[in-house]
Amino acid sequence: MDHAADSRRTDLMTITRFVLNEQSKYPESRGDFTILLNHIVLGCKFVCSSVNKAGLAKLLGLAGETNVQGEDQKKLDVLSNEVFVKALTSSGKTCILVSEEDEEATFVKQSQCGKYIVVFDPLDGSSNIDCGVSIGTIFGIYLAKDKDNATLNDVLQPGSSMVAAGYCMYGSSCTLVLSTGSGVNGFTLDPSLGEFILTHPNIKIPNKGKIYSVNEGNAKHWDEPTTKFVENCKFPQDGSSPKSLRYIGSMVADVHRTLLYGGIFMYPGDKKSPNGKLRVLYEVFPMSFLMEQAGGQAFTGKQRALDIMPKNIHERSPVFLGSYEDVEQIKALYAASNQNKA
Ligand SMILES: O=P(O)(O)OC[C@H]1O[C@](O)(COP(=O)(O)O)[C@@H](O)[C@@H]1O
Ligand SMILES: [Mg+2]
Ligand SMILES: [Mg+2]
Repeated sequence: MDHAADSRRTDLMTITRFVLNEQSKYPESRGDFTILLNHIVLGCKFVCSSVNKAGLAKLLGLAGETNVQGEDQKKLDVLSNEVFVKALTSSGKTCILVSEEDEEATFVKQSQCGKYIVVFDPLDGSSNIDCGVSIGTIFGIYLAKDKDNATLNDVLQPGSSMVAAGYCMYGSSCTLVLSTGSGVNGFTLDPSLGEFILTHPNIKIPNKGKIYSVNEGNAKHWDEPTTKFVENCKFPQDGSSPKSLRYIGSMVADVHRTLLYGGIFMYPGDKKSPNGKLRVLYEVFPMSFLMEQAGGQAFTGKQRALDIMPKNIHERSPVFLGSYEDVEQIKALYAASNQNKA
């Protein structure tokens, strides 16, 4: 055993220690958020282990049901949902849960009820499960005004009201990215310790990037600003180098790359689906929260993404998010197109 390397490891910043340090900045805090986060981390570890052995444990393929969006549920979608619902209710710190996989919000029974509301996509990128490509879990956290009388109105709030957001990516390593509203930090699961270790402190997205990420198979339905933007990525008007295209088809993985390397990820609205595909509460909001916290932007084509006032829990919205300068460009194209229409 390399004892020198081992002793260096004793100073590793685990996610629990990190959150406890954050908590100590708020003397009135009673550790509820730390407990909630520990349960989310437990859920992520469980799903990570299931994803790793999915082919061996017969967890690939369809579960035989469709979810509220009319999509076929994969076995891992169902399992991950069960894991997170159990982990979150048993934390004793949640009052309402909203999951992509459940038509209705879950109201936690009084005896287990706490002050946090968690919105989540238990398994994002389902179409990539069976071929072993990176997938993930996305979550956002709100605080209820009065936990004993929390209603859907506490959930149907703009993303800017979230107190924390994050995702866990089950990829070549298992990476958890978290923001509690003061920057963004990334933690990698060390399988030998079973702990998430701070590996990406204070993530800042580059101001401008060299990558654009979009499902170009939808191009024939796009509106003019999206079409012009992508055209300019390939044939830049200012003589700069064209951008590279990267599209995995798992929002978690596409956003993670965008956060670290810069550039833009988009799922626009189009003539076929004016609201795009991604869900406001548990896809658009958490990722937009992280982007802004990292110094980037998130825009819907009409407004700042975090300012959307959702009317129902499974609502969808177009989204363009990433490096500040890249999102500025798409905003300018929408502004010009609106001016031409006026
Ligand atoms: O296949 P498309 O239309 O490009 O959509 C890809 C998008 O759909 C999603 O897979 C939807 O998420 P779910 O798998 O949670 O339904 C996103 O992760 C991804 O960005
Ligand atoms: Mg998803
Ligand atoms: Mg999903």
